[in-house]
Amino acid sequence: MAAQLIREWSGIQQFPTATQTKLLELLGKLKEENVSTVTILVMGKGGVGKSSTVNSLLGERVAAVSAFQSEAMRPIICSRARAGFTLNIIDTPGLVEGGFVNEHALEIIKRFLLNKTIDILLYVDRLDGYRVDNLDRQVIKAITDSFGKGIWQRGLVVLTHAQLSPPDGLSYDEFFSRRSEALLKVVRLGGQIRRQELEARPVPFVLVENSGRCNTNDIGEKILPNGTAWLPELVKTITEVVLNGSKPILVDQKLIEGPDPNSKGRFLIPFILAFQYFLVVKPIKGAIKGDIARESKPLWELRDLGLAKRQF
Ligand SMILES: Nc1nc2c(ncn2[C@@H]2O[C@H](COP(=O)(O)OP(=O)(O)OP(=O)(O)O)[C@@H](O)[C@H]2O)c(=O)[nH]1
Repeated sequence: MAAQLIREWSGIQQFPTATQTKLLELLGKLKEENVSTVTILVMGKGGVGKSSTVNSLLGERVAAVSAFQSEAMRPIICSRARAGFTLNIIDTPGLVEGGFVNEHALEIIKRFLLNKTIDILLYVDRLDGYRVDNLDRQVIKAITDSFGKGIWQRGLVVLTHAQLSPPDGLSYDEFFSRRSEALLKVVRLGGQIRRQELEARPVPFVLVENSGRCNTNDIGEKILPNGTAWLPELVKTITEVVLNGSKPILVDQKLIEGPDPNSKGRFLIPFILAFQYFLVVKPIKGAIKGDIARESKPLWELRDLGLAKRQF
């Protein structure tokens, strides 16, 4: 694998001082826990704001953003270092093509990730989506099938376009709550996660507004309609997921190739053979022996043996 070019994270200086201070505090917290590298995988359907979120997080334009369907099929990795800490972000192509999960794109992503360790999955969607459907579930299932359901213990859902004005007189918080509930249900079903598992370790949701027209507070931080400065909130949630005690996902050859169908159930073979011998072969052998013992010999055989003289 080619050596990864790691540049100084200078984009952080674009953020207001208050945001920089909070981010550096969070990175310090990770270092205290002996975490000096975090690798974030960004996935989702096309056009939901994946690349924009990567750029917002890094404070520089590293991924191409387009209002129209992106032609790029390859993932990109961007690495930045700051105060002894390295942040790797992997932006990926949209996972839906022509109304179906794009298996080809998924294959390319998996091969790109070979031998990399995923600390965080950012599953990106839009806050201003009004419905979730089977396609959402298929996308979540495809991610789960590729990386195992453990990926959701390392997952967080990012909802872009968060500066929305909710329709139908709903409050902002009510709208967010309904949208996140609907998406969480899809994550549970598509990720084959049991309700109790999800309760024990919930998949967090974070709201993001990537637009240059995002409102700011008095100290220049970009804020949501509910007043939250979303960038420190996003990094704080990432930190919490990294430290939640679950295992990061190592993408190795075995994970990429999936389970070998020939080795499925191989450990059962000795048991099946023993079962066949004791419950089928042995009883049949015994029955045959018994039959032979009980069988009366034909006269010609007795005569040949000299035992049948008297009978003739
Ligand atoms: N208003 C607003 N627009 C956004 C936001 N995030 C992304 N966009 C816009 O949505 C469009 C798609 O954004 P991208 O970041 O290219 O989306 P993507 O998911 O990377 O798209 P693909 O690479 O095609 O999969 C662009 O026009 C962005 O400017 C957001 O939070 N608010």
